[in-house]
Amino acid sequence: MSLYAIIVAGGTGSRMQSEVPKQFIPVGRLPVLMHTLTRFYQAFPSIQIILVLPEKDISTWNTLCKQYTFTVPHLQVPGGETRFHSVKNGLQAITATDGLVAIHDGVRPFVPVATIKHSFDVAREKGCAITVIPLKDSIRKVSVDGTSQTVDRTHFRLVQTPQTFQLPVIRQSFLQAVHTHFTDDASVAEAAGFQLSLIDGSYENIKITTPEDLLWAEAFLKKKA
Ligand SMILES: Nc1ccn([C@@H]2O[C@H](COP(=O)(O)OP(=O)(O)OP(=O)(O)O)[C@@H](O)[C@H]2O)c(=O)n1
Ligand SMILES: C[C@](O)(CO)[C@H](O)COP(=O)(O)O
Repeated sequence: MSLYAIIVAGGTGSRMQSEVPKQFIPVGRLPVLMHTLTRFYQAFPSIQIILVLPEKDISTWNTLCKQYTFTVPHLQVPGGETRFHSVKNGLQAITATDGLVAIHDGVRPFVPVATIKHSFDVAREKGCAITVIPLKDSIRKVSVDGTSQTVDRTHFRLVQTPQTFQLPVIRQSFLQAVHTHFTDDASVAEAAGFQLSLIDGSYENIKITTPEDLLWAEAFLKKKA
């Protein structure tokens, strides 16, 4: 069965407030996105990687690939207005009717290789695999009137990527019109009526979102070196 990875990196990184798009910022020796693609290549050297980039940044990415002699094979696709549209563009680049596809945020560079492999195993068997982790902090539900209530955190999970699917499942899901509550691919598949299966993620698999995440990323790589 063919394996695909759609790595979405088509965002603008507004919360990072950086001149350089956050997916191109170097951490350790390499730009964020090169760490991410390398993890998928390490998991499956034959995987077909589809990299979704902002159209205006494609030439910058190609320059970086030359500069860093980055040779992980991948197909480049222009991104869309929202993450949903970027994933949809990535899916349209896959012509096969069957196979498994992992959808992953380009800005989660430390996804463990074991998580990637496990997500494909579970998706092959169950239709999909959604990576989640338990909460470490307490949580409260806040109301518009300013009051709040404690909530039992054991009933909740934080959602990560990869989110891996059998191709027909995710293709059918993305036939829907976009909705504001589609913050990930699991919510799209769920709205299409598919049952979700969850797998254990990792606290290492952070999403680089705000400036302090880069400090954490540097420290993480130093510790691992
Ligand atoms: N139109 C978009 C928006 C987001 N993404 C990707 O989806 C992932 C998760 O999104 P997020 O961390 O929110 O990235 P940005 O949208 O770039 O950041 P921000 O919300 O701070 O603007 C990122 O890898 C981002 O590049 C995308 O491919 N296309
Ligand atoms: C897909 C995701 O990373 C799962 O946690 C998340 O939903 C992306 O949300 P964002 O608002 O685009 O950062």
